[in-house]
Amino acid sequence: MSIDTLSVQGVRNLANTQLNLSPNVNIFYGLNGAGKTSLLESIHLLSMARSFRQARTKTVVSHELDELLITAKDSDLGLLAVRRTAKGQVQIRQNGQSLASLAELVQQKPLQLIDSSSFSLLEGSPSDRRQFLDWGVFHQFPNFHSDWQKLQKSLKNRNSLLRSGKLSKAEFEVWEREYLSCSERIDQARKGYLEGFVPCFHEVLSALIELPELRIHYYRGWDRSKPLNEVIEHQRERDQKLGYTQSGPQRADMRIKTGKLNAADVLSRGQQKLVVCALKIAQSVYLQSQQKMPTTFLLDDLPAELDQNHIQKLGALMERLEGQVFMTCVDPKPLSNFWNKPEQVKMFHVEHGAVINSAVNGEQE
Ligand SMILES: Nc1ncnc2c1ncn2[C@@H]1O[C@H](COP(=O)(O)OP(=O)(O)OP(=O)(O)O)[C@@H](O)[C@H]1O
Repeated sequence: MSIDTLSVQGVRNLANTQLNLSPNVNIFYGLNGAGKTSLLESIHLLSMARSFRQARTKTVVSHELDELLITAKDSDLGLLAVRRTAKGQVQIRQNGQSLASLAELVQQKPLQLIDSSSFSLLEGSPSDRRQFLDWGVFHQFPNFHSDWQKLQKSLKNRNSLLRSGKLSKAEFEVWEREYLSCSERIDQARKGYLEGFVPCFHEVLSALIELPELRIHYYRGWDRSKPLNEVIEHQRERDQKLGYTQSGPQRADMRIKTGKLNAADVLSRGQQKLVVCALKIAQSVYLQSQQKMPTTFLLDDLPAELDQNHIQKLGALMERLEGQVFMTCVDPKPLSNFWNKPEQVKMFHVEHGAVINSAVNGEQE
């Protein structure tokens, strides 16, 4: 599954652009502000119908236009199109048909992004790590998405009944029962996923860097030794005072530690980047092994914070991935010479919002 051709209109500073892509590795290089990240953003929009620069999603549409349109020919999925107006309306089409939900699109086209915000996997809040974990669980277990939606609904209702102070016992019990059964299923799915994922992660990590003490610890969101019904029963009075449910899968975490310390507190910036890359690559390798589903990879400014040796190791892993890879860099030299199959690597020179040159294996097209 790969994007053969990509057409971008109305995205930030990019001129109307049409690209013939490599099914393997694609590199966008050029000076700061040239439009490289905007190309990654376009591919992200195509797969997720939203930008990864979330705070600025509304500003993706070019200042001079009212809407953007990204279309692509995908080797498996056919013609994909995402239209987004400056006011935020989104239309997603596959082979001319509107898609019913975003989950449908995301399910078909798994995507991983590595950019400067990905460090939040190590140093950010548990919700960043839950989001990462649930990416894998979502793709592996078909019922996970609906369980997650049911959990959100039952939790919202439980919390609002707690806050209202007028607890109708019967109503409260209905939502609490639903909350408990969804929680159990979500925890089981996450545990099941991690059992397969963690060994895969250690394998990928060791291909990148030696960090023998690094471990992933799963916290399910409540006391490991007690069932959730006992825990929330015990906490009900305090939940009522606080107005929300203190324990459950919405509080889960996937802590990443070196010995007893948080990895973010001891590892260098470059080491952290390698751990983040290993986590994301391992998710794709694992998904490929379980579901035979390749992942599209977006890497913004790959060489930043890495030495040449580690850039090469990372490049070698990227090259072996089944999915299509898109990366950006300012200087293409560190990414020029080490590929095992250079004919599968395509370089695009971006300047002032336009791709001015593209080349395969050093030869101009
Ligand atoms: N809505 C918009 N309309 C027009 N231009 C925009 C819009 N939003 C941002 N820009 C401009 O688009 C340019 C492209 O930015 P982009 O982040 O893609 O660059 P980049 O090549 O990735 O740079 P860097 O190497 O600094 O990360 C910037 O100069 C920015 O000012």
